[in-house]
Amino acid sequence: MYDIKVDESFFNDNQIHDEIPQDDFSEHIPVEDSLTAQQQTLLWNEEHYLRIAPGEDNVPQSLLFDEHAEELSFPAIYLGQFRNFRDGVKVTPFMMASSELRRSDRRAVTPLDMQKVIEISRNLCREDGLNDEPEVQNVANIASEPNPFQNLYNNPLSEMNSDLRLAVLNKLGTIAKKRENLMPNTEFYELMRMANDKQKELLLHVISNLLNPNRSPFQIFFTGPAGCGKTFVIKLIMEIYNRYNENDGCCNSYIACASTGKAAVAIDGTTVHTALKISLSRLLPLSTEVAHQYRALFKYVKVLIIDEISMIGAELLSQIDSRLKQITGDFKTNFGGLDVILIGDLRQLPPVRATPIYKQQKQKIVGPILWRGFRFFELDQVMRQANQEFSSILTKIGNGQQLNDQELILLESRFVTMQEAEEKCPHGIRLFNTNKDVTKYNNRILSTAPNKTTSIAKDVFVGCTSAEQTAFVRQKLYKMSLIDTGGLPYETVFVPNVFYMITTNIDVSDGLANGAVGKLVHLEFNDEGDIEDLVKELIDAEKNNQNFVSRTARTHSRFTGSRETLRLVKENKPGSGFGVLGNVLKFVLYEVEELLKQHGHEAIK
Ligand SMILES: Nc1ncnc2c1ncn2[C@@H]1O[C@H](COP(=O)(O)OP(=O)(O)OP(=O)(O)O)[C@@H](O)[C@H]1O
Repeated sequence: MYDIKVDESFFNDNQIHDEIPQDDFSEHIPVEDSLTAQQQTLLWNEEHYLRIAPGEDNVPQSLLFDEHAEELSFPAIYLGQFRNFRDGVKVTPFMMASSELRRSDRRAVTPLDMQKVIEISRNLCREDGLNDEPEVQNVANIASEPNPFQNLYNNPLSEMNSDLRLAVLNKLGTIAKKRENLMPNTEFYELMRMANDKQKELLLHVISNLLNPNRSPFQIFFTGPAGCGKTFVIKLIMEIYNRYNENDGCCNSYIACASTGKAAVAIDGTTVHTALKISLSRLLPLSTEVAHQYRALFKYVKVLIIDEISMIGAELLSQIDSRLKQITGDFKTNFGGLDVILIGDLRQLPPVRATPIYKQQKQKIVGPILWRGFRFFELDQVMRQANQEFSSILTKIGNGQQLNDQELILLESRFVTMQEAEEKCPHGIRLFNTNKDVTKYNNRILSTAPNKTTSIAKDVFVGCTSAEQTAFVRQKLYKMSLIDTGGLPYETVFVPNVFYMITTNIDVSDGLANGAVGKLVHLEFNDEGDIEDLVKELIDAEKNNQNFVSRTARTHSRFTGSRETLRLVKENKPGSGFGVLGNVLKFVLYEVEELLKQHGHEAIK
């Protein structure tokens, strides 16, 4: 049980740990020889003992009696100057030090707000289970009301049972993925055989855990350089969970998600925020209805798989933990008793404005307890055949290893001038260090375009009571940065046949995620000459799901394009609208409803 290995000697009487005879490790040197050797040193001979410590026998003065002990102990405060006090004045070291501190640093003049200090210290010292911000903790502790339909769910003979379950799950939209058919056995075994040693170790660990009748939830983090087969393993893990887990055949036994929309598309999942309804600012409790929907879904969901973990911060991990606790109702176990598998390469992009996942959160002195519960696996063999040499160079750079001459030559051969880039790769994506440079580049492309359409945001200001107020708000709005306006610029230029990148997640299940690139192929105008619709041809469209098909069908009814052509703008419904704004490399599409929530103003078009 404890993997204790025994051999024959264990059962014999022979003492295998007999004391080692002293002679075995002490050298046999005759006494006379050793004395001669010592006599030959410079420090000692038969007549004379050399004294090498002149201070020997001098007893050092006790700190208590040394009148300059304070100055000597803190040279930075006293700047090497001894202090004299008037006769009769009794000064303790503490009084001296605080007086010096006040003299050198004015902050020390104000008496400390001890209550505040104690409060901060207490917050810092709280245990992890208690140290979430109050609202996160509240969310974790909110147990849902009993589900009125529970009896119906539990009754397997009820005809309504599966319909009802489906209807409830439908409400969760893309989060509840209908279970795909399992792979044929031969294909599954073939893939398992293909896995290399490290991949196999990880996969077998997952399988053995699932098959263990006394299993307890486990958390895994696996990592490795680009091309080491992370996605390959994720796909197999998904299959394993569906295969070896009790399931009603309705939904998958896993929820797959990623930190970004683009990464989510790669594993056919959604973003973490969407999957667990975590808003960007803070964690709000789920409504009773939604909590029930999640519980219906999580009846068979056993694992949460999160890809591109490097971009997820410690705060978000704690929110995920709280949310899962709320959903499963198990508040005592990490992640509500679910398996959690994190995948990513921590040398890649760190989270934006957040603490990396392995560090302790701000305001917390207790370490990253959640993170410490993860078992670590490393896949180190690059399996990707294409560009193997180049990819090994990148891995070496990531590991901080030195490149050899040949690798340096290969790396340097990839450098091109701006001019060469224009010639060889006019539609390649350019990366710049700052937004300012992006805008500059985009403007240069736009200014040379012959047929461009400029679209100006039509802002409607509500709640202003006078013209001055409106003018003031308008001026303020135009000065706001793109971050403050939810990515909506004031002016956008549209040029057909130019490549645009979507910079927000419109529909991750459709591949319309932040980062998807496509060519603008068609613009439609209304009677007032404003852009009403636009059509984009996605470069990396490989989706073939329901949403994509219906969206494409809608597109084709009005515009004949290729199979990958998508109309990006939703129908303009009364009471809502659409926002279409962006620039050449950044293309933003917002629904006004969402904008109104964020900024209290309406920006149409
Ligand atoms: N054991 C294997 N046998 C054969 N091919 C494999 C194996 N593992 C991975 N591959 C192949 O290697 C390529 C790279 O794998 P994969 O995309 O899973 O790597 P990755 O770590 O996710 O890469 P990235 O970090 O760039 O996304 C894929 O074509 C995959 O099919």
